[in-house]
Amino acid sequence: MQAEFWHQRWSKQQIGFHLPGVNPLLEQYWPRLGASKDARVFVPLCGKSLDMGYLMATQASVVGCELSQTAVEQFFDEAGLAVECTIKGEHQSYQAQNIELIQGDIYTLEQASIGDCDAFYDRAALIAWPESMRADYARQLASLLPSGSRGMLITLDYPQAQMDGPPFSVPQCWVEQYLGEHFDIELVSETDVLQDNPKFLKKGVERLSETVYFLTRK
Ligand SMILES: C[S@@+](CC[C@H](N)C(=O)[O-])C[C@H]1O[C@@H](n2cnc3c(N)ncnc32)[C@H](O)[C@@H]1O
Repeated sequence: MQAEFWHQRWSKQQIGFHLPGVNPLLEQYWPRLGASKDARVFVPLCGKSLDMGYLMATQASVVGCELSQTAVEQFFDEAGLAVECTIKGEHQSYQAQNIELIQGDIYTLEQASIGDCDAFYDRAALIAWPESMRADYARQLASLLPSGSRGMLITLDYPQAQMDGPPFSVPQCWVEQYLGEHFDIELVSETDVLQDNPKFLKKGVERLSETVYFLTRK
């Protein structure tokens, strides 16, 4: 989606993707990923997700990238964290305790700006892109991560013709074809979540599954 779409979403607070608590899949599967306590975790398209609080508590440091200044400011306000703000090229860096959120476009982010990350967490980032933009995102994500880094990816899969995204459907064959170039892929879980998603039911979507993968950067 274009930047303006997301700026509008944040300015109108139309942020149905934002969960009121930590994603249960993160709590369930992250410990199995095997990230060491010292790990620095990259969270692309982080929004103001509370999952970052979980990662701050379990890992050494967290670095997120988010387009919307509103999202970044709300994250720190709502967490009650006093923040320091500095300029990093065309991005702004907001830092508090062991978290840094880099506000700006992920496509112009350089690896040096996020530092060496040992782990990453993608929830509602890959699936935020329509298919035409998704391979570019996969390439950019890969360019930001060192070989050997391990990540957890959560996707949705549903008949795309039955509903417009975002979130977009990302079937397992897409993950294997496009992410497989850059990452070793392990399918961790696949769950039928249609009955838990009234928005999809209302649109007449007949099938919806949520899939967790572990990725290892080649
Ligand atoms: C579907 S939301 C997911 C947010 C978060 N991962 C979560 O689980 O709540 C996608 C986020 O990506 C951000 N975004 C969109 N395009 C971006 C870009 N080019 N660079 C950085 N962030 C972007 C949006 O502002 C939005 O907050």
